[in-house]
Amino acid sequence: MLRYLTSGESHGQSLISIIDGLPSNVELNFDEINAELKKRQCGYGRGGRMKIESDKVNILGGVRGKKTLGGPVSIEVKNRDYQNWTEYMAPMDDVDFETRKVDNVRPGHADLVGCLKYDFTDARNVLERSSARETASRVAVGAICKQVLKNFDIDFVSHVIQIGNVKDENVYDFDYIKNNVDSSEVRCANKDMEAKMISQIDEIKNERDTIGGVVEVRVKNLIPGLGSYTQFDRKIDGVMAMHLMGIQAIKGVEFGIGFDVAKLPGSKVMDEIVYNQEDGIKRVTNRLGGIEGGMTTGEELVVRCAMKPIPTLYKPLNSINVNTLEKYEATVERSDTCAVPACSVVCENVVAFVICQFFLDTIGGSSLEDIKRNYNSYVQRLGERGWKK
Ligand SMILES: Cc1cc2nc3c(=O)[nH]c(=O)nc-3n(C[C@H](O)[C@H](O)[C@H](O)COP(=O)(O)O)c2cc1C
Ligand SMILES: C=C(O[C@@H]1CC(C(=O)O)=C[C@@H](OP(=O)(O)O)[C@H]1O)C(=O)O
Repeated sequence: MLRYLTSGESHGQSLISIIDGLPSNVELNFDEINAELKKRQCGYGRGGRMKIESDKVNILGGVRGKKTLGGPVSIEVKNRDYQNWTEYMAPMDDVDFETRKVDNVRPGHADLVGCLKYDFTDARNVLERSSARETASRVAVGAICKQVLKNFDIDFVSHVIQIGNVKDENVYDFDYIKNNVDSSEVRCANKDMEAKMISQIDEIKNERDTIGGVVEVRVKNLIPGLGSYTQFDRKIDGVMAMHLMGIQAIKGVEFGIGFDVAKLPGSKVMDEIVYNQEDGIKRVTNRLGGIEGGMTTGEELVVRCAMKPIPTLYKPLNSINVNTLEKYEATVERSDTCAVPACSVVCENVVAFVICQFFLDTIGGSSLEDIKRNYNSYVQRLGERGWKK
């Protein structure tokens, strides 16, 4: 089964990920992978750190001549900021633990509970790993998965549909989002809404506060049957929600019309099924977001994630010093005001990993050629049952 782990601290030397279970002979386009990393770094509302970093992958193992070898692929993304932190972060030398010690713990971040759980007096030991810097690794992993899936025309897009109270209610088709989102500073497909979202971020920044939002990820050219109804942990929506909820600051995940299913009658929730010879089996609507019974239906997969506001506020909230327990008003070195646009790129690539995991599991094969053969035979069999690609 395709799996990965990440390692590394926000201000350490590098972020490392190991992805295991990729097929052999997949040609990797590193420009495309690095372009994903760059997208994650952009977006209106980001803080000073992104001016320092220029994320790129450095492959340490599992690839030869740009092609995967079928073994674990190890990926490094360097932290440029490490050079400013060597005396505090060096793993194999003495470090200065006392200066720049963090004991003013921020509400909403992992600082306080991390210190209690791991018995630290310095919340830096917590925040270095809890930081969303780690999402660069997850984007690198997802971008490699996309390279596998593009051999089967499976394509991904993400966009921001809400910042605070500013909500983009327009309905777009996949290609429209794809053509417009990358030129938007907030990764919103609509220019009027983009302007409103930017004003919302400016307003909140002036108030020294932070803001969250909602992102949507769409996947097209899927086949029916990724995931399974046969066991709870084989349901693709369940597994995907787990991976998405594992992204820093994600507090909600919904598929299709999401929580609205609770207030509508069944006739306005289920997607009616039709068949004609030209298009094969189709759904009239896609309210359930392309998933039934824990399996992809073959329609577009639609998943949305709610991101909470950034916990580090320039207008600090009441908190305590974790060591003296005295009241403390947290000070801020630097932080993002809004990272929802960046988060849309993270969610998109996390979704790509999960789709790739289920795709490889369903189709099977160790080399790309074998997988292509198995894929064609699966699609042919579905064709005999009335489903058309
Ligand atoms: C792309 C991205 C950037 C983030 N930037 C910051 C930041 O600059 N400052 C901050 O305090 N939290 C930031 N966060 C959120 C925290 O990492 C997150 O709230 C924290 O790890 C606690 O986890 P939880 O919110 O899931 O409970 C960011 C999250 C993401 C996804
Ligand atoms: C470094 C990234 O995001 C960081 C996520 C983050 C946090 O607490 O989650 C805090 C900030 O880090 P720093 O304290 O170094 O400014 C963000 O910049 C990144 O996205 O690459």
